[in-house]
Parts: sequence; C-alpha cells; structure tokens
Amino acid sequence: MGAIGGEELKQVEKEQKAQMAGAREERILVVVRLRPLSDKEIIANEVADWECINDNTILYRNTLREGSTFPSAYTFGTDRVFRGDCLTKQVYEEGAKEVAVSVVNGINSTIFAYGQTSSGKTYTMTGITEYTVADIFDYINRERAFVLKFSAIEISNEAIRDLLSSENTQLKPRDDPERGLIVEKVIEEVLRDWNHLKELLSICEAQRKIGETSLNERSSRSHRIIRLTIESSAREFLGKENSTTLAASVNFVDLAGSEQASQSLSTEARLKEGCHINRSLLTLSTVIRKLSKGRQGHINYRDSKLTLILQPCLGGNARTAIICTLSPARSHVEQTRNTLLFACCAKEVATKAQVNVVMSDKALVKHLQREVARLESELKSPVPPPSNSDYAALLRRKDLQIQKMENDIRELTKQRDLAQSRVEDLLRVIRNDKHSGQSARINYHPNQLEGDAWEDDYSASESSCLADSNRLDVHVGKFNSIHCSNTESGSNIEQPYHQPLNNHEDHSMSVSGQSLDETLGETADDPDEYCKEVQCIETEEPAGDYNSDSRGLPNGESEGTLALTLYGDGDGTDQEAMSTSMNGDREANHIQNASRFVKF
Ligand SMILES: Nc1ncnc2c1ncn2[C@@H]1O[C@H](COP(=O)(O)OP(=O)(O)OP(=O)(O)O)[C@@H](O)[C@H]1O
Repeated sequence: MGAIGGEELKQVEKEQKAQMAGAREERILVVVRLRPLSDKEIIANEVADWECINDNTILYRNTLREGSTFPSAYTFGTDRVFRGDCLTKQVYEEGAKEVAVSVVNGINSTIFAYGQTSSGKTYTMTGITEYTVADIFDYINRERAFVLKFSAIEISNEAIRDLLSSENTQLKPRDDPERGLIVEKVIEEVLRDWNHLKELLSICEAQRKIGETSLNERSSRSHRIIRLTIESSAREFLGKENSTTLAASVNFVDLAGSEQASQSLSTEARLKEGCHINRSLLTLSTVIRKLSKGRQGHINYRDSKLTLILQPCLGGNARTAIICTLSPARSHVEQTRNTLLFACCAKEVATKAQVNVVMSDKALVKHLQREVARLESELKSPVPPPSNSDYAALLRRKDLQIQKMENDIRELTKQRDLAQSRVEDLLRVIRNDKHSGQSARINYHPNQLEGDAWEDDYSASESSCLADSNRLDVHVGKFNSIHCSNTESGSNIEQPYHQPLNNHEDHSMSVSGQSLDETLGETADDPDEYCKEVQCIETEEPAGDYNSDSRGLPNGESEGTLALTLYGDGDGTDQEAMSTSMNGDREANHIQNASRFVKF
C-alpha cells in the first residue's frame, strides 16, 4: 500500500470536506443493450421486434395487442440505448467507463448486467471488466502508486462460494464496523499484471456454475461478482508515516438470467436453480422499485444474498451503472418488457458517491488532534452578541405583541360588560314580571315540565336559581352549571341550568327583527307577547349531548343555545321558548351564553 502525506493529506481532507458538504445524489446510470438475433433464433425463424430508433429510445415494432397497457417505446433520457451492432467497447466507453473508473479516485463503483437468460450479460460483462482493468492499469502506471486486489464470488442457490478457491465451502457475509458488509474468508489476489488478470478471470470462468438451458448452452446458473479493490497513494509520500490512502472497489456483477420454467430444460436441478435465480432477481427488482420511490420505509436488502451484498451499490455511497441486455426476438417480448421496466425503475434510484479515505494510524492521530484543536478554539471564542439592529427588531416585535394583547383585553372587557348588561336587563324584566303578579314559569328541561308546576314561592327559586348580577358575571365567564331546587316537590333535585329547553332541530338563534332590548322593552308587561316574538331554536348540538353533560359545561364554553324559556302557563305543552337576535353575532353569543344560566 502506498502512502500520501503532508500537502496531499490536506488536499484529500479538503476534497473530502467539499464532497461531504456538496455530496450530490446521483442517479444510477442505466443503459440498454440490444443484441442481434442469435444463430439459434435465426434458424427458428424468429423476428426481431425491437429496434433502437436513436441513442435513447427503443421501440417495439410489432403491433401491440388490443388493450395492452405496455408502452411501445421506452426512452431513457440522457442514458444510452445501444443497438445490436454496437461493439462492447462502445458500450463500455459510453455506458460504463465513467462510473467504473471513479474507483481510482477512491469512489466505490459497481457495474452490473441485468436481463433474461441468453440476452448477452456474460458477453457484455466480460468485455466491460477487461476494458476497465485496462484503463485502471493505464492510469496507475502514470499517476499514483496502486495496489490492486482481485476477488470473485458466486451466489448460487443462496450460497456464496469463492470462485478463486477450489474448495466448495460456503462463505458467510458479515457486517464489519469499519468496512460495512464483507464476505468472510474470501481470497484476495494482488494483481500483478494483465496476464495475471486474464489468468484469474479464466479460473473464475472455469469455477462458475454453468449449465445448458433451452436458450443457452452455457447459461450462467449463478450470480457472479468480481471485485477489484484499489488502494492508491501519491508516489512522493510512499512509505511516509503520515500517509493516507484512497481505497475503493469496483464490482463487476454478472447476474444469472431471469427465465421461465420452460426455458430452463426442466430437470429438477435446473428448476431449483431457476427458482432461486428468479427469487433473488425478484428481490433485486423489489429493492430497486422501493428505492426508486425514495428511501422511506424498510428496504428488504436482506431477503436475498444478492441484494445483501449489493446493498452499498444500490442505495449507498457508490456509483452504479446497470447494463440491461435484451434479446430482440418476438418470442421473448414479455421478458424484454420486464427488463425495460426494471431499467425504468432503476433509472430513478439515486446514490450518494463519496471518496473513501483510509489513513495510516499516525495520519489518523494527527487528523484527530487537529479536529480537537479546532473544536477547542471554537468553544473558546464566544458567540458574537447580537447586533444593535437585531435588538431593535426584537423590540419592535415585542411591542407589536403587547399592543395586540392590549387590544384583545379591551375587546374582551367590552364583550363582558355588554353581556352583563344584557343579563341585568333580563333580570329586570323578570322582576317586573313578578311584580305584575303574573306567573312566569321556567323549566329546566322539557321533560320536567309536566307535573312539575312552578313553585309559588318564586323568590325561593330566584334566590337559588337566578343568580344575582355578580353571580351571573361569574357564570358568563365560567359557564359552570348552577343547580337549583325544586321547592314544590320538596325534593332538592339538582338540575343543571344548561339543559336544553326544547327539542327543536335547529339550535341556531332565530332572527325576530328586533333587538332583545327592544323586544323586552316592548313586551315587558306582557310575557305572552314576547313569548310570541322570541323563539328558541335548538342549535346543532343533539339533545343527548346536553343530557350526557348535564352536570356542567366545560369551562369557557361559549357556544350554546339561548336557554331563556318562558312558559305562559302551568301547562308544559304550552311552552314557548324564547330566543333573540342581536346586533351582531358576538352580542348574540354573549346573550346566549349568559342566558344559558338564567332560568325564569
Ligand atoms: N451483443 C452481442 N453480439 C453478438 N453476440 C452476442 C451478443 N450478446 C450475446 N451474444 C451471444 O449470445 C449468446 C448468449 O450470451 P450470454 O451467455 O452472454 O448470455 P447471458 O445473458 O449471460 O445468458 P445466461 O443468463 O443464460 O447466462 C452467446 O453465444 C453470446 O456470444
């Protein structure tokens, strides 16, 4: 491993900070590669139904079935679509290189091929791997000191196997606190040169599980992941103590192909493989679909080994490119569409690429010491006091708040006085009424009216039920229930004042065209008269509500029925409720509220 230090360390830190601050989300690069019809397909008289009409759009040439909801053209915006005659070199240059070689700058990257069986995944990934390594070699020979490590695994039937090992032992994935998810005991070969690479690739090829299917004589029956890990340092800092290393990996993922049972040559082993392959690909599609809708909620990476291992490149800090391979044959139209839908979803997935810096222990200590010193100096320097203009703005805001509160107080006091005077008016009317010798009857509840003749001793009722003005003040403010005694029956039945007085359907106050003052003034001498003019119409509250809350009103409740009810005679059936319209809703409300506690 090489080393960087001094100026370069600072430079790396600077770049890292800039990256963290401005780390932009970037969409997964998705390219589509259409292969030409294979010899087998040509012999089978297959027709090519798909065509790339430009660099971004692939079109279904055949007529769509009636009622089909599939689109006939798929456009990939800035991402590329490669026609059948394109060389892998071009696919690499225009569809994968940028992502793949970011590994030399310390950014993890992944290129993977997705598509149905025999669509050209292995064909494409073999070329992409070789072109990438060639570019990396070219770069490292000129620029920095590099160490390249090669490893390869396959996932078959949910078992992970090392492709560089001749043993058939299963490897285990494990969460490493520093490195994230790793596969335990995987062999890492330090790449010496190009020939060494070719040698390792051929070992992998030989070790990989392949089998014959109806569509591919050499069908990959496993997912293969080749990983190239690159650790790089500037040459001038090689071996120095305060060195820092950029370390990143590029993964080349050649997925097994999705297939239908009929395509896998239905031996038991092939079918089982096919099931595993399809299940893990389904999990991959599900993960991609969820990621494409944002990262909310649980993403089921752990549902398959494939997604578990690919997690960092799907939703993490890696750069990712997906090459979707397609067969143009008419007989594969459904699977081609599925691949295109997967491509459309994958296009929406974003990752946040970051540079991975590995520091030597000494460099790390120095870096941390600097951080501590910086934080200490931040703590020591006091926070600058707010400027004069800040104080002035704050004062202005507070003044406005005070002003608003004073206005509110004035307004509320006015409303309270008004309500109080209305109540006093009403009391006066009642007293006049009493003196005129008429019997005004009040009932607290319609149900109690019958057989509940009003007590002759009105004053007794008045003293217990009719609050004096002071008491009413309190009630206007608090709206607690007041209880009064029914002296006639001799019992001391407590009745809440706010029981509904009749059962009209609408509780809103009816407008009689006169103010309460006027009404009362005109009719004070003749209760029957004002009984006619003023009606109490129930508000929307159902009677049951009152009953259920018969012990008292919640503090401060202001909505309510005008519970001012006058009964012309002792016959409850004759009752006529009284309500009034006021010069404005607020006044009406206050009268309503006040009146709820005034029983006559
Ligand atoms: N772009 C292409 N141009 C020419 N031939 C191709 C192209 N892509 C694939 N082929 C040929 O098609 C056949 C199947 O390709 P390949 O094995 O890469 O498919 P695959 O998707 O990896 O299949 P599987 O999933 O079954 O492993 C091979 O013979 C390959 O040489």
